[in-house]
Amino acid sequence: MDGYLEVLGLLRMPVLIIVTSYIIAAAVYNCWYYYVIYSGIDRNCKAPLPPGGMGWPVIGESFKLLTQGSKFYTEKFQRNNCRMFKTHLFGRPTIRIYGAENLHTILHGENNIVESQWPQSTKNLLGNVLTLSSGDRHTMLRRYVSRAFTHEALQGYVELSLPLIQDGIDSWCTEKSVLAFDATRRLLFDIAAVVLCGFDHKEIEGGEMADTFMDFTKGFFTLPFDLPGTPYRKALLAKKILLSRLDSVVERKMKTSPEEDTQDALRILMDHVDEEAEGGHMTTESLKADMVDLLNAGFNTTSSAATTLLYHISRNPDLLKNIRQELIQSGLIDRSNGLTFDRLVECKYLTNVVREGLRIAPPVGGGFRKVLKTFELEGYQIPQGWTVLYSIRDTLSFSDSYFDRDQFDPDRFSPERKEDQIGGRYNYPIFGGGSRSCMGKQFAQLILRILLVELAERAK
Ligand code: HEM
Repeated sequence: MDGYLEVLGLLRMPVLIIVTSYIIAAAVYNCWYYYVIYSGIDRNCKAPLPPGGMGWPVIGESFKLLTQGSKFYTEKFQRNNCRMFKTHLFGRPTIRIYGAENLHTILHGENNIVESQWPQSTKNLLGNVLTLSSGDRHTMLRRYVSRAFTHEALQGYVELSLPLIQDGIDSWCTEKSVLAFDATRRLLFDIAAVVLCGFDHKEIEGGEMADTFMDFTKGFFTLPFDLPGTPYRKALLAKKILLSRLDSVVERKMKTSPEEDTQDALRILMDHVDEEAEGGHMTTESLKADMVDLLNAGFNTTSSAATTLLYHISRNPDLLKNIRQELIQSGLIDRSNGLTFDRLVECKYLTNVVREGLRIAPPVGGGFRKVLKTFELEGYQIPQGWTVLYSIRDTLSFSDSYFDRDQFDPDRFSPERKEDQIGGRYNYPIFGGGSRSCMGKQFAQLILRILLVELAERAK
């Protein structure tokens, strides 16, 4: 009997430890939860916060997101059965939102209810560039950079990018097999470097510049501690190299008259660096930083879209056959009538293939905003100071207007179906919207169209 009681006593010890730990953990969790919620909630607003748990103290649900990826978001939306949920990510209380009308509110609320938000590491690496600027400077930079994306500029970019795309695809054709992801990345980097930043093809040969650029972008979402061996330190070094290479390009261009130079984005913008006209904000130094910004905004996104298109073309040869048919009908198949921006835009089927590629795997999943003042959305409170994460990916994947949405079907954009237009403009929010809408959307689609035309030409 004594032995039995002793065993019971021994057993009680771990149970006691477990129960006490559980009570302490629950108390810490509740303190943290109520601290985050009640220090953040706006008491002047009667609406409740959106549904959703906040995860563990301090780390919130960041670890879950990192291990589960996009499944984390999908499951949270489904569990809460609502077009928004609250969570705690990377040290910040966050509300993730989808749905065409909700995106309209966020995207058109810039500088009023929200402003764009970036991690400190990205700010340090990119500097005070267009994407990261706000207010008057942002408006000024958009006006300035838009000169690189006029109709005339885009027409010039057809001539600059065409030989690169032709050479790129020709070299793929000589290989036994090609890894689409690597091949498109390399090709799209070369196009962005030549057409946007004015590099000579020889200056980027060998892929060294592309590797440097990749090191640069790997530092964007890291802790900004300049310590040996960290991606952030590598990114800082890569930035130095990129800027010094751009220095050489600018120097070369300064010695060349505008008429004799290639009409790339850097040349176009250099011709407009008029310090007086831009209120003294625009200098060659800031122009170089903005070129790196454009390279960053344009390269990864477009190469991701190109890889998606290659994947679907390889699975469905009819896509290229149909594009070829359209090119024959419009007299573009041997480029005897010249490939121009306007003629490419007129090819509706081609355009719809590009649009469908962007829909099925949107290259930009969404954007971060900081809430400037509390507002209500669908009856829920979005409190000042919190982060809003607007989701392009979920808006597309939960939208009811896309029939058989996992199928690659360019005809969903045909005049008879117009699925993208059902439910409003932000039912197809691929390029964002409002005052922060994508500046390179025409350019990106132009490059993707040319890529498809060149592939269709060879698919005899
Ligand atoms: C398929 C390719 C592309 C996609 C899907 C895409 C998508 C987007 C999206 C969704 C935004 C808004 C982000 C936000 O709201 O925070 C954006 C902004 C931007 N994009 Fe793109 N983009 C693409 C290609 C390009 C290219 C090729 C360039 C330039 C050459 C470019 C330049 C920019 C710039 C400068 C901004 C920031 C605008 C601002 O903050 O005012 N993008 N892009």
